[in-house]
Amino acid sequence: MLNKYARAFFTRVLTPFAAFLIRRGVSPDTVTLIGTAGVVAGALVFYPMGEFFWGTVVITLFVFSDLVDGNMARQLGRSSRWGAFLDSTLDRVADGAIFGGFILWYAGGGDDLVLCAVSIFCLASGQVVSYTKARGESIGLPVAVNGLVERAERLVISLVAAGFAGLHKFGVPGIQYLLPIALWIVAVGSLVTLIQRVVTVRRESAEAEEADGAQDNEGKQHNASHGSEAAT
Ligand SMILES: CCCCCCCC/C=C\CCCCCCCC(=O)OC[C@H](COP(=O)(O)O[C@@H]1[C@H](O)[C@H](OP(=O)(O)O)[C@@H](O)[C@H](O)[C@H]1O)OC(=O)CCCCCCC/C=C\CCCCCCCC
Ligand SMILES: Nc1ccn([C@@H]2O[C@H](COP(=O)(O)O)[C@@H](O)[C@H]2O)c(=O)n1
Ligand SMILES: [Mg+2]
Ligand SMILES: [Mg+2]
Repeated sequence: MLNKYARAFFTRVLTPFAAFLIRRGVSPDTVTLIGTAGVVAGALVFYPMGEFFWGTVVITLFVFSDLVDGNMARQLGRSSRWGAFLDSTLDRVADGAIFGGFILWYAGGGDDLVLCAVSIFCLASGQVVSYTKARGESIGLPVAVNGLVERAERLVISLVAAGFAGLHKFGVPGIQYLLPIALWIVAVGSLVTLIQRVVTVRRESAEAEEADGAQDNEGKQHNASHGSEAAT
């Protein structure tokens, strides 16, 4: 949903910055790499210490690079297969670090086995949700569904909640419960999304097999009729 509705807005807002980086001779790949490094550092340095506010501030500074790199590639007319591969692969690394940061916190100082397990589920299910699309497309299916909770939703829900939950350390009472609530929402939403995508791939692959079968039959009939013409 966010990918559909918010992307156009962010493209407009970030285009001047992307153009500025291009003028400074920065490449889209550099932005992809530095952005990912920033997200990973923010998540793995601050979250395991329970510093959710500062971790989210650092991550937010870098996470928008994922929208800037593609914007730069398009402005340069240099959108490439390599760029698409690098972008998607490093998205998985960034997501791994964010949810890995929550896991480390709940396994350590946060001391909550249930939330640790929920965070592990968020990490694994998010990666599998993305994989369903990549694998479905690699076997020639359209995978014409995005689902309830895509990557943008996973990030926005988790990061907004973590940022606000971090204000507990500044004395705001009760606000720390936002993060557990968000993690449960992301976990359930990812499960629903996974089911939506698997059902779609199942239907699309059945339709594709049926179309292949019909084509084979047509080919056999064509060969048979040409064969009988040749025999007469
Ligand atoms: C006092 C309070 C303290 C608060 C501290 C600060 C809080 C700041 C909070 C949040 C900021 C969150 C920002 C999150 C921005 C996410 C941007 C982003 O990277 O989106 C990526 C997404 C997908 O990009 P790709 O096409 O490159 O990725 C594809 C995707 O990963 C596919 O995965 P799948 O979906 O299938 O699981 C892969 O299949 C594919 O391989 C891969 O290529 O980009 C978008 O979707 C574009 C839309 C972005 C929309 C961002 C909306 C941000 C909205 C609000 C943030 C601000 C809220 C601030 C509130 C704070 C209040 C004080
Ligand atoms: N280093 C890069 C990064 C991205 N691309 C291209 O942009 C597409 C992704 O766009 P986003 O707005 O989601 O970043 C990607 O599929 C590539 O075509 C690139 O070429 N080089
Ligand atoms: Mg990108
Ligand atoms: Mg990306």
